Formats: sequence, C-alpha cells, structure tokens
Amino acid sequence: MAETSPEYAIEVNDVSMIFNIASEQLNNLKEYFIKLMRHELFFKEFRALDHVDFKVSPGEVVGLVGTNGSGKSTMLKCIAGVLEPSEGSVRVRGSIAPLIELGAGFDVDLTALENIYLNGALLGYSKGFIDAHLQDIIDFAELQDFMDMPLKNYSSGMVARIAFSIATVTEPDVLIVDETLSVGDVFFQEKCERRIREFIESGKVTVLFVSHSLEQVERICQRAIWIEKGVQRMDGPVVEVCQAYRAQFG
Ligand SMILES: Nc1ncnc2c1ncn2[C@@H]1O[C@H](COP(=O)(O)OP(=O)(O)OP(=O)(O)O)[C@@H](O)[C@H]1O
Repeated sequence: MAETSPEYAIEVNDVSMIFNIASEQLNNLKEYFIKLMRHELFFKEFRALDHVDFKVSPGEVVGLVGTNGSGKSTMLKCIAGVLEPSEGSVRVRGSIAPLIELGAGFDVDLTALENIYLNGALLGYSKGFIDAHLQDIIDFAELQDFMDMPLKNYSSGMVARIAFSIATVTEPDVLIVDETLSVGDVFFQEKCERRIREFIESGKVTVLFVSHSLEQVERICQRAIWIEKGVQRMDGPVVEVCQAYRAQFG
C-alpha cells in the first residue's frame, strides 16, 4: 500500500487500469454465447492507464491533456470513484463534485424538478439543503419554465445545465471537470467557466480539468499533466506542458 499524506487533496498512486476486451469481433449475442460455451472466447488485456502517479495540493488547478483515447476520462473516473483502478490507489480528501458524464444519475422519466432532488441525494445533499437552494439551482440553469417537463424531452445541453447547476450549488473541496461541458451552448459554457473561476479564485477548491482546448487549459490551469496512450508523459507548469504537447502533434 502506497504511503498517503494529508497535505494533498488528490493522490494518484501508481494507478493502472486494465480493461478486458474481446480479441475478435463478434457480430451478435448468439455468436458470443456459442463462443462462450465452446470456450473459444478470448480476451486481451488493454492498459488504458499505465502506472500513472501524481499528487495535487489543495487549491491547485490542474489540466489533463492528451489525444483521443489516451485515458483522461478513465483517470477522472478513477478519481471520482466511478471506476476502481486495477492496480495502485487513489485518494481524495474532502467533498468532491464530479462533473463527468453529466446527467448519468438522472431518471429520464422523471421531471427536471424530481431529478434535482434525485441527483442532489446522489451528491449527498439533504432534502432541506435542496429546498433551500432550489431557486439558485433553477436560476443558474435558466430553465424555470421547464421544471415540470420529463427529462426525456430535454436536449443534451439542457440536461448539462441542470447537472452542472446542481453539482456546483455549493463550493466543493475538489472539482473534477470533464469535457462534458462542451454540450452546453457558448453562453452557458462561459457561465460555467465563470463559476469554476470563482471557485478557483477562492483559493480553496482543488480543480482537475480535462479539455481538448489547450487555450482553455492555459487560461484556467497553473499546471498540466500530459497522458498519452495511458502513459504519463509530462507533469509541470501549464505553458511548458502545452508547448511540448503542441510540438509533438501540432
Ligand atoms: N469500459 C471500457 N472497456 C474497455 N475499454 C475502455 C473502457 N473505457 C475506456 N476504454 C478504453 O480506454 C481508452 C481510454 O479511454 P478514455 O475515454 O479514458 O480516453 P480519453 O483520453 O478521455 O479520450 P477522449 O479525449 O477521446 O475523450 C480508450 O482506448 C477506450 O476505448
């Protein structure tokens, strides 16, 4: 077991994530079961993360960069506790607002209002807390007139608005932001970025941020970690890391 230290908000200790993927393509479920019964189904191991190791201090704002399929979302999911690493360990201190897969905890048959209570409960808020902050949540999402509509009739951007609004109604200790914000329109994206900035400026919130926009990473983060094909390539000041990343792929 790796040593942990209370001075860090996030500790990623030598994390590897191994997925088992089918070694050949199967066209349907029947083919899958026949192969399974005949013991002809083989899997190969795929390392989505390979010995990734970094620590984040409280109040630090860190960007994760890397090309498609490099393991950034997998890393965030391990930190958020959605996935358990195959090897190594992750430790987060304090409350965490994971803005990943926005709306994953929603029930599309329920109304937006019901989903606010449902999702709030999943985030650990009490009913009294949600009652007290309901208007703030609705106002930030700017969806007052759509509260009684079932979520299945919402657009993906509207779902993202509600989900972001609930998750950030209170200042978390650790904020994890995936690219999911990109489904919102440009005005809402700017509004989200402003709220994230307010958290950052408070100096108390630790932020881990994934974006394909290097400009956005440079604008928001102080430090960046570059993960490429599951391997940690670089960890350092944001300008240096983005420069090296651009030099390789730009
Ligand atoms: N549940 C899973 N089972 C098998 N493979 C998976 C699973 N989840 C992710 N992967 C694989 O792990 C790799 C890393 O995926 P991940 O989504 O973390 O990349 P990413 O860096 O976030 O990519 P992008 O920039 O495209 O969002 C990919 O090759 C992906 O196919």
